[in-house]
Amino acid sequence: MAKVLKVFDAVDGISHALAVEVASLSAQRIAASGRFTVAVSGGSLPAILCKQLSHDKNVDWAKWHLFLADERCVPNTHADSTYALVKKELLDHVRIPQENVHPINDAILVAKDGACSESETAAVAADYIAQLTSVFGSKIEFDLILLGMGPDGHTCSLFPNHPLLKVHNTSVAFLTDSPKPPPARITLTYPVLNAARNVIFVSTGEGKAQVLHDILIKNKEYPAGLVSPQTPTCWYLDAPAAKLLGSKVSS
Ligand SMILES: O=C(O)[C@H](O)[C@@H](O)[C@H](O)[C@H](O)COP(=O)(O)O
Repeated sequence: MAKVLKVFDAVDGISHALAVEVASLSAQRIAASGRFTVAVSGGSLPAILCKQLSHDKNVDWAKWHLFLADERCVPNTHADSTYALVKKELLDHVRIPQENVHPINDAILVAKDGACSESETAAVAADYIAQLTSVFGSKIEFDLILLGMGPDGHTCSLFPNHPLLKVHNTSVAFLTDSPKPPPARITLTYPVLNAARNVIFVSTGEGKAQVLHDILIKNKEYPAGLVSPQTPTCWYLDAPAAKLLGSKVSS
């Protein structure tokens, strides 16, 4: 599947263009289906995504259904929690009904410091599958999944050479050996990522330049490059991340 590249001078340019694109997709899908289903991952993405978008009063936030593309198995108020990050950057500023927002069920966690056992992590994943099913039924098809990528080419919590790359029989998988801390996490799997209507990656900084070159120019196999949704994957990059791609900067 083709990939669309959008390169910006600076991260603020990404925030602006991304807000326009997400608002437009939201309006289209709400007109077509009455709702907008979105999954976001953590890292630098929530701040870049929400800087402009969280001020958009024309978005019909009440129709949004928000999930996490992956999550660290820590309490939802923990400093490492992706939900806490998304709350700070988006949920504290816009009115998405609470029942439409889907953090992990952190009541399952016995350890509150990220030292989560395999059985607790598995139970968090099973609960998240139930949350997805309650919104989608048996066919999980997100309108939009927003992803970041690590310098090793991982996306969500799908890491290079990890057995989860081959998991196709469940929508949400768990791991307790994440190379990026904390070790216990849940993640959407490829069947869900690839069933999405739209996937947008946001990748910034020079540290991502080499892996972006390997994925986008050399077609080398990395977890992020294996995402292949219904429409071409769109990559929002800043100039340092795109420096080995020879791409033009968007205006
Ligand atoms: O738990 C996490 O950290 C993620 O969800 C992860 O997949 C992240 O999106 C990438 O590592 C990119 O992170 P950066 O954008 O911060 O480099």
